[in-house]
Amino acid sequence: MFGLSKLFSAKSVQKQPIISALAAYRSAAFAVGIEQDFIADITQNTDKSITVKLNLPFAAQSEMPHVAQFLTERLKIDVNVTASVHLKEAAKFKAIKHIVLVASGKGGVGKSTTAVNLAGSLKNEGAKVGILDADIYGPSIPMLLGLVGSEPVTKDNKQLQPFDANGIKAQSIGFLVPSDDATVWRGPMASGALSQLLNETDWGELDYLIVDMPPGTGDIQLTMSQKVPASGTVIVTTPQDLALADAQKGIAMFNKVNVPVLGLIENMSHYICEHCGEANHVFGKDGAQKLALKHGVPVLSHIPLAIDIRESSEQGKLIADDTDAVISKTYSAAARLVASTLYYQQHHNAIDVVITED
Ligand SMILES: Nc1ncnc2c1ncn2[C@@H]1O[C@H](COP(=O)(O)OP(=O)(O)OP(=O)(O)O)[C@@H](O)[C@H]1O
Repeated sequence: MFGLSKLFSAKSVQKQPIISALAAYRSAAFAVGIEQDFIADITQNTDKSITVKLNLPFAAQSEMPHVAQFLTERLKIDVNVTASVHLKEAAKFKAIKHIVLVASGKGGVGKSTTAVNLAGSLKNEGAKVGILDADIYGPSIPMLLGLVGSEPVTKDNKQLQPFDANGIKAQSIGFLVPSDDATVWRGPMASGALSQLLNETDWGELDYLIVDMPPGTGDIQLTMSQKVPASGTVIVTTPQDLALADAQKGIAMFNKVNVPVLGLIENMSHYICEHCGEANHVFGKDGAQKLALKHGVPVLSHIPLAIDIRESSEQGKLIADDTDAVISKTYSAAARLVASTLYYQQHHNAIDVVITED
């Protein structure tokens, strides 16, 4: 075997140690390492440092500085890692590769806030992203993305143009139907409106389309879930008993319609004290974890109760876009995990989602 210094002083870089080191890298999103398939190029620079170019099959660009640090420490040579995102799978609906439903068993748990920040984070992780607001009871995506007052535009009187909200393609059921009418809606009407919106919007090519579902587990949510060719669902809950009981109903509902539950997001999980930095579990502790264990699904993220989140929402800005905010890193980690779960679900069966009936 060559010594490392010899390897990297050679004219053509020896790739095997780098391939092996990438395979040994571990994180929540890269649970089985970085596969050789993901490597686009390895080059040696004139200063002897190495540049690794990756072609990621799921959105996880922001993790590359960690990968670079890992390689640098392991190989004892400066390594720089760049990545672009190219999902391998064929589009499942029009030119959309994955449709992900964001649901909650009950209202007010922060489902829309989570949905929109997940969309923003997936975009920041290098993916082409859209969001469809299907919450007929209280369509809040226009407000959260600063689109209130915008009028939908059609192309050739046929296709609705999605709005561009800072790089996210957005459409809302709220632009089409007054929410007051929703109280008298039934499942088929609501799912018909959702299908129409999905079909008649000119989404173009998307890696991920996030659908903000109406809260609850009734007839409307059930028929809507059946109508959408979703790759999976993320269930948002709070640590409270009542919200968890409702989240459980959500898991059972998606089980019934064969939509894989990618995981739970525990929102308003804890509050970080501004003075001492301690985490206070205002609504209880470990609730989502227990529910997740019972149903064999992962907890994708614990999102704190944070004033910044509410304030950004009210201003129609995404906290996920504020890369200096600590909370934006939490949303990013959740987004990478959603993206990698979708990938491994299809390509490795590494993540087994087991859903029980109760
Ligand atoms: N982690 C959080 N920290 C602080 N405030 C939050 C957090 N998540 C959501 N909120 C706030 O809670 C309120 C409800 O959030 P949101 O509208 O996202 O809930 P929802 O579950 O979608 O509600 P609905 O059931 O009405 O659709 C909003 O004012 C939002 O800014």
